[in-house]
Amino acid sequence: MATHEQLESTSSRPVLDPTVNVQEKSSKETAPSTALKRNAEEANLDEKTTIHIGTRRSALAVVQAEMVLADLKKAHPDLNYEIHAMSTMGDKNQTTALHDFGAKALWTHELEAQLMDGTLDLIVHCLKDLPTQLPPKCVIGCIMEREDPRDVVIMKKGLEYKGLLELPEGAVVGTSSVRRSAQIKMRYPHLKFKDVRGNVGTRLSKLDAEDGDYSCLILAAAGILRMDWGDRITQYLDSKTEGGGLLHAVGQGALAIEVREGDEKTTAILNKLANEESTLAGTAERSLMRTLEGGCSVPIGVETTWIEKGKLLMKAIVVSLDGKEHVEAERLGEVLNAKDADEFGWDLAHVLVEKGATKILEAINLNRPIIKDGGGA
Ligand SMILES: NCc1[nH]cc(CCC(=O)O)c1CC(=O)O
Repeated sequence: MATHEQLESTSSRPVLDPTVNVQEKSSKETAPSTALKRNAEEANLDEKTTIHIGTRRSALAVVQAEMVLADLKKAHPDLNYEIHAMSTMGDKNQTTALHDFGAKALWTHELEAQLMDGTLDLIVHCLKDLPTQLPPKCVIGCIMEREDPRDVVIMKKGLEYKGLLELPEGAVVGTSSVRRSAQIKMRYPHLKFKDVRGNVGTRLSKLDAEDGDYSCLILAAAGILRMDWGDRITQYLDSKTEGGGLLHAVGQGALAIEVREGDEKTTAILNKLANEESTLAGTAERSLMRTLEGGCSVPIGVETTWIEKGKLLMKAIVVSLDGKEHVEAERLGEVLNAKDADEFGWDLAHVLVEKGATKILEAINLNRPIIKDGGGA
């Protein structure tokens, strides 16, 4: 559980030091009560209700929380909002390779503890970073409209190349995602891969460093676009781009908001932010991943396209870490509600299993003695 010193408020209106804020609230209580109850009591006060928005502290995470705040303000101008940006264990541990790191919950559990004790009302996440199984009493309150879900190439400043096809033998691609490296190895066995850690800004400075090792980075378009760095994108990597052929991570590009199970007040407030197509596609992708028991650091790629309203096309791939083996499948079908989406993902996962996905996934998990799942990448 985090200390209050780890909380930082970046609200757009003047806010008290959150430490003081929290203590003030507690001192108002007459009888000992849980923070959850305190929250419910506050909702009935005359003064404006404040919605406490939790986020990790990276620049991208804070930008995302600010986007959510702006949307909430539009939907409910009568409420107050505060952003609490918090360092998480995942942010602090920059040295352990992501796939050795273990449960993705590491990225979020301090925030979830604060959600549980009522300090926070909601947490803004990238859907991609959310484990398929959330901790008890935590649920996804809404999935928002998806930003571009594709992966992209960002070439080092000063290099004349734009895409992977042009890179010479031995050029170093910076990525910490085995999903990305394994899929690129399939097509480009002559390229080299090197881990690159830190938030998106740090990664870009490592790329551009004069004495740096990397020729390019592979990142999600969504993060780059939200940071307003879209002019750095030199190639989009989706199944349709020539020389691309990379399927993105489950949930990539969509923001998800985590709330307490049964918190009807916050869930209702989030209603207007939900996007149906993103929700159904995200649900189908997560169902596929859950069925295959893959984490974010297992090389499972997906691509979902709405062919027409209610008709979803989903491609999926499972690749061995060295890129030498893979199974691919796709499915086209009607997805009108969450149940359809769940079944759709489950069905496609089973097609992959029939084609041999289990063998690839087991080999990966056997080589990873610590924990199967991985951190965000
Ligand atoms: N933890 C890394 C992470 N989590 C989500 C995104 C991209 C933004 C998104 O998918 O919404 C990124 C950065 C990246 O992969 O380039």
